[in-house]
Amino acid sequence: MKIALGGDHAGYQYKEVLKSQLEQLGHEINDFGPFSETSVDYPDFVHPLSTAVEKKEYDFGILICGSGNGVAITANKHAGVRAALCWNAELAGLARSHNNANVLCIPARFVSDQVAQDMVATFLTTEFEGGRHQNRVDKIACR
Ligand SMILES: O=C(CO)[C@H](O)[C@H](O)[C@H](O)COP(=O)(O)O
Repeated sequence: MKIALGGDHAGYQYKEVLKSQLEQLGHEINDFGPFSETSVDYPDFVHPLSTAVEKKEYDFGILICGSGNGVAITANKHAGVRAALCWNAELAGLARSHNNANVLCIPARFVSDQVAQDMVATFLTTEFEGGRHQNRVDKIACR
């Protein structure tokens, strides 16, 4: 799969862990940054990634910041993005199966790096169920 990674300084270390995990699994990764733990503004990284996901240049996006809220709020400003803030693997799976989420948002300061890896693995291997859920997802679009 083609996966876009990004976030802010608070998610930098987890982003690096996840990048290694995903590359070892054979996924094609584009890291939108940041590339150090120097304090940055997450919108500067989330908007370009979200635009690329919205254009379907990537199968999924993964965003990591301290709480996950900043990146989720920013990513969901993009009509073609369904960004889900998750803190365990079950929620990551439901974000895919029920909400057809295309961006996973991870709260680096509130989960272990192992939980983050488990969430990513579940998110990338869970199919959208469609059916009744498709009717709901279709209604998400801004009126
Ligand atoms: O948007 C956020 C808070 O909901 C993100 O978690 C940021 O990573 C966080 O605000 C960064 O905080 P910092 O004190 O500037 O490191």
